[in-house]
Amino acid sequence: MDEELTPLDCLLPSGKQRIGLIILNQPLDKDYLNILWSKALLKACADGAANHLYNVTAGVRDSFLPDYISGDFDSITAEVKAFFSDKGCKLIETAKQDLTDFTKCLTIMVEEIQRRQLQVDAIVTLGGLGGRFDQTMASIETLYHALSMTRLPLLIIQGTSLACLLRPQGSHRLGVNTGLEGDWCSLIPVGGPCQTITTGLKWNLNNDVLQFGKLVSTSNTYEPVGPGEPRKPVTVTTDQPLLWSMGIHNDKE
Ligand SMILES: Cc1ncc(C[n+]2csc(CCOP(=O)(O)OP(=O)(O)O)c2C)c(N)n1
Ligand SMILES: O=c1ccn([C@@H]2O[C@H](COP(=O)(O)O)[C@@H](O)[C@H]2O)c(=O)[nH]1
Repeated sequence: MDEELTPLDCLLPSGKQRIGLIILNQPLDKDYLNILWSKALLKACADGAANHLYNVTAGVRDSFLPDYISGDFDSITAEVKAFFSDKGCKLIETAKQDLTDFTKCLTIMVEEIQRRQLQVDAIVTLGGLGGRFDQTMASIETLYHALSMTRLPLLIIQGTSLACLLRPQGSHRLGVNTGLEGDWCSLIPVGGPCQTITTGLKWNLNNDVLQFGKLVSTSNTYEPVGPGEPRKPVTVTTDQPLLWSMGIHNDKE
């Protein structure tokens, strides 16, 4: 099956996507938060993410109440826990220490979307690509869990980067013409070799095998177009899950 996705539609104030929003324990960009919150049909914080949400929404906290906060609760402060609990947010303790708070939070979100039959187009995660290196790698690993949990795309956004995992079946058509795209994009075969065909990139792959230690498509960019012409979509076909990441144009960084 072919998949169509404009990854940065979710950050466009005019974008049409409806989303599930997961906030992770990383510094929160207020502009991203405002836009994503307005599009979210379901909102969640993973553990210490609630501290960031509480801090950046001082003065307007009642407009930023997540549906639930989940995790092993080793990072959320007592004050923040009490605040959100008093406001009626669900606190779901997920104590198991074999999966990250992100993966557990995602599991709950997928179940809730199904239970409430919410018409969401994607699940977007704010945070997850900065801070601790092991947590960043764990975020990428969560993308692999997501493939078997849901057909919805899972997008991870932090600062000037977005990451998502492309499924092996069919061809992906990625819209890259929102005006928010930064200069770079990449295809990284994290889980193992990926036989890949692309169009729309400056350095395309023509049934080449991407593999660590052989060829990894970092520092790629989009096929140049003439002045005033729209950028063509990027198409990707891969025989194994393949990590797509792209730059986000962000004036503040
Ligand atoms: C083989 C193996 N290595 C490591 C762990 C430890 N472990 C993996 S996920 C996890 C929970 C992490 O929770 P999270 O809140 O996401 O991260 P934290 O900030 O607590 O490090 C733990 C303790 C394990 N269970 N099994
Ligand atoms: O440096 C970091 C720390 C955490 N995360 C993500 O946030 C959740 C929740 O973190 P807690 O430390 O349990 O509050 C964690 O599962 C990671 O996904 C991160 O990305 N970078």
